Amino acid sequence: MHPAPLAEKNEAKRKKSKASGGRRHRLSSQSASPDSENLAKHCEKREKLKKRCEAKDEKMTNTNQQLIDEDARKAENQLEKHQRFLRMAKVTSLRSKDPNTQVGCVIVDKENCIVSVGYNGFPIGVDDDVFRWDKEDPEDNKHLYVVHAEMNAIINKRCATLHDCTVYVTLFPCNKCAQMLIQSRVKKVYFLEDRDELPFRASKKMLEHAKLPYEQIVMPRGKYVIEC
Ligand SMILES: Nc1ccn([C@H]2C[C@H](O)[C@@H](COP(=O)(O)O)O2)c(=O)n1
Repeated sequence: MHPAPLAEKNEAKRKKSKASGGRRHRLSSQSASPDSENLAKHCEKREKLKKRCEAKDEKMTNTNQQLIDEDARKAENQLEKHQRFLRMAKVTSLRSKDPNTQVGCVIVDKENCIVSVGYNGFPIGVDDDVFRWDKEDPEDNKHLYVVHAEMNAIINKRCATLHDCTVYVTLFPCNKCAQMLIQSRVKKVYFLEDRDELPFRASKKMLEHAKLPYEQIVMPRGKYVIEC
């Protein structure tokens, strides 16, 4: 057999390439078939859904952030309120004649109205000139006579009951005051200073057992000192 002349070979190649091109064309026209249209629609739908989800996510994040901000603002307002009443308790304490420790107490009702105040002092008619603010002589110790700030506040109340009231006191209540506060059914005790002594430890034990919550409040720097 003679080898095919070049022109024939080229013609054969062209036909082959045309044939394969035709197949390719057929294939590509097949990809524009209903299947590929469905695929395109599906992709479009998915893209839309993705965008909707992203928008929803963003909205959720914004709402969450708003809720967090709102909570933080509420907590800040509450703290400011506690600090304001404790400042009042501090001012009240300045009336005490105890040269060593002045304690002040303010009691507020559910509407945040002050219903009573008290500070540590000897009972009415118990003369400071006769009874001294001393601790040296065990027979004449001030602790035998003094009425605590909380006790005075409970006694001085200008309402029928202290149920659900809130107590603000500059020093943590001792065991005796804790007894009275529990019996008065107050809701919560906020205080400034604490002491690690037996009457105060016993008080904590009792308050916790009676489920009367207490919380120490820290005053903002520079605002706690009251110039008089
Ligand atoms: N929660 C409290 C604790 C103490 N007091 C009074 C009682 C005394 O007058 C004074 C403490 O005297 P110190 O032992 O520091 O010489 O504070 C009170 O009213 N309420």
